[in-house]
Amino acid sequence: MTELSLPNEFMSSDSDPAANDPQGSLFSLDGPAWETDVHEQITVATVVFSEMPFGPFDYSVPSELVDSVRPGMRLQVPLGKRRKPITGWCTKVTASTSGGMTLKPIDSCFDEKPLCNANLIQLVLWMAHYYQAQPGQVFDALIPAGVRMGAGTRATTFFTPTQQALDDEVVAKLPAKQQYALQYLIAAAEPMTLRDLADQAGCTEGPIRQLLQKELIVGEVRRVMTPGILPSRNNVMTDAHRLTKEQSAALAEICAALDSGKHSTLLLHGVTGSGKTEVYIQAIEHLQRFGRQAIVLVPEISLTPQTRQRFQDRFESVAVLHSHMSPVERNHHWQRIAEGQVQVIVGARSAIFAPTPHLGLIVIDEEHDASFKQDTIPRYHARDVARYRAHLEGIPLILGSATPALESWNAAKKGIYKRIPLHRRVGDRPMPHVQLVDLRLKEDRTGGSISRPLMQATRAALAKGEQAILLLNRRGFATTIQCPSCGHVVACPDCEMPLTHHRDGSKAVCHYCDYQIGTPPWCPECRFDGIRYSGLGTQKLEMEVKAKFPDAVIARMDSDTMRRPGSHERVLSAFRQKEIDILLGTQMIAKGLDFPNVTLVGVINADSALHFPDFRAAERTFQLVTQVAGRAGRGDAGGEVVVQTYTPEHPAIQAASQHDYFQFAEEELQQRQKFAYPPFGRIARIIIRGSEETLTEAFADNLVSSLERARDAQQAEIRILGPAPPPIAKLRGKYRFHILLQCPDAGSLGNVIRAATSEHRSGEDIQYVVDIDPLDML
Ligand SMILES: Nc1ncnc2c1ncn2[C@@H]1O[C@H](COP(=O)(O)OP(=O)(O)OP(=O)(O)O)[C@@H](O)[C@H]1O
Ligand SMILES: [Zn+2]
Repeated sequence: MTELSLPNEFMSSDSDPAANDPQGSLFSLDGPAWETDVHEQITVATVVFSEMPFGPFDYSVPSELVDSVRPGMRLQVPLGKRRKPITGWCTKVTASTSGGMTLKPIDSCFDEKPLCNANLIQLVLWMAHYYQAQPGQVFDALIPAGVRMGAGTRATTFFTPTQQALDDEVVAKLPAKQQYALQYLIAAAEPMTLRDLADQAGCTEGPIRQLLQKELIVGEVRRVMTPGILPSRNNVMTDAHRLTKEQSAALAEICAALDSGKHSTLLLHGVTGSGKTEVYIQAIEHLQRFGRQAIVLVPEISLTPQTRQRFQDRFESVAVLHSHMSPVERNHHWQRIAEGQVQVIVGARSAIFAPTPHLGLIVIDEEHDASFKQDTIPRYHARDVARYRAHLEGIPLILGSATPALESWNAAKKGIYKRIPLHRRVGDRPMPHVQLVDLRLKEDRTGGSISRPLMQATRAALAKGEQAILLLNRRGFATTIQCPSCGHVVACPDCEMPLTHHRDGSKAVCHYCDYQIGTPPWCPECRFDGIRYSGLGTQKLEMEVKAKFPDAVIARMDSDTMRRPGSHERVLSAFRQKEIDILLGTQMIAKGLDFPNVTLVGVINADSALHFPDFRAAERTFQLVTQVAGRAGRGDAGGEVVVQTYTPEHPAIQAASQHDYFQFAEEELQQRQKFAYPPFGRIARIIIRGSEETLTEAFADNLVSSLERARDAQQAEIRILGPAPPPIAKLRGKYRFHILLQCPDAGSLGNVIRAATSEHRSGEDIQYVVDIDPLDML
């Protein structure tokens, strides 16, 4: 990857979140400055908020709170003229001189303990800077709502003896029951609830209330967990596999990295079915001898019930974090993790923020997966966040994939990551044979979307009692203009991006640079009359498959049929039990599944992702075809893959059909270099949306002018494209425009955007968002 801007460079003065803020307005004006001693020592807490105004603002810490206020906890502070108390996150506590000004004092601590340790606070500040979000917003993303609300906890008062209670004379004068209760509490040497103290001292609550009235004891309110939701421990364990030679060598390298006590990034590049999960598991077993925890990130967890089961089968205490968890469950898991009671945390991208006290390893499985990028503020990529966290903690990060992202591949080539290969499948099983079916050839057509060769292969598999997976990758809409006769896709001469139909249907537009032509009536390549939108849905496919294979049991998996929690698990477990013959669906069936009885995989249209207006289209296609093909032949019965395509000669499809990652990566890197796309430079995208088309576009134009000014002022080497309408030009009634920025280095890109956006505010009519390292170009 082009290097992540690492620690110190982001804390330079221009970017210190605290440095350039209008602190003046925060100092209270009452109390004339000349009355305070300029050299008075005070404790200052810096606080940020998750809503406007975001801060950071400084507050003084009153002496009675000096011992309790710590960075990473929430504080109640006065804000604004009316001094309405509001809750903010404390980012640092410093000793300072008042400098003659009077800071407003904080009201109270909202939390008893910090919710973030020093490393996580540092991570928040880095994310806020790098992804151009507010630190308060990042804190809110880091600490789950269930934890912030204390979901599933109860406010309970705990009592402790006061100073007076230590005076023997006073105690001697108390009535017997009060005396006994008080002595009991002193002897207990820990705070007790009213109920517990009464029970254990064998009295009613009356005498204790008397003690409280006489100020011999004091109460303090704390939140405690309501019992009963803790998951049971796992007792049925399965044994380790005996590692293959390659797996052993990989494990040895990882263990060396773990033992080094230093940060490093390891790219575990293993073909599909090479047993990467077993390597992660044994690496974590090694780590546990030192009492440390591991975080394992997997793509959307509900899609990978198998992976999570493998961890649960091997470790006693695994926390599985997924999106269908209630706030109460989430909070319970979080608290257990924070107390160090969890060995392994398995979860989707936000699990990277798990508050492990002794983190020893981070693993990202299927590291190329796009779900690791968050598409709301803060728009972070879990891989980059993981790298920064691993760097802060001084621990290894393992990225695992059969099809690494080109960013990771390039970083390995440059020696920034250490590549560990697994060339062979477990048990020396061969990679499945891939047959390419050219959809342009008439003789293979059947009048539907399943070609003759795919039909024959499916029949043969079903006849042997084997199972099939059919992949139809289609996103929500079809806008690419493709010739059904020759497969030609109409593209932009300047960007080489496929043109897409404009919303009124008469124009074809480049969504990178706004190049426009009238929609061509015939194919510019072969003159075929009747060029059309591509488009075919999983629902339509299901009907066709049912008609062609009336005796087969068919299940469909796509975002429409998988709305309810648990639906993935149900379908996948039925598939495992062989109750389903054909599983068809979108890319969600391509991920990490391990079904030995699947001998056939069919890809209905490998081109659908290829002609997306996105420079990563070829990479996505290669990954998708390779990954779904990798589901075939994982058992002893072998495997066959049929890939239908209009462009069998395309390098991405050629390479995928030969399981040749290297060929693909090398050719694609040359393409990327030619246009300075990542990993040879950084990109950022600014999306502007508004209800008035012309006003929104004007706003976007102004933003571009500011960007150009900032670029020139900073003499940065940045290419600014747009504004242009993105493929989704209108969303929820709002018009959308986007600006793309390309730059060789992340630092100047960030600085120029920061400078330019400081001149523009999102308002009620028009909003904009900055997306650093975007994966989504829609
Ligand atoms: N050393 C081993 N001996 C026997 N079986 C093994 C061994 N290691 C792993 N396996 C089994 O091989 C299968 C494939 O492993 P796994 O799913 O981890 O592969 P993978 O590399 O993650 O593949 P993919 O990238 O396709 O998800 C699993 O069923 C696993 O239990
Ligand atoms: Zn263009």
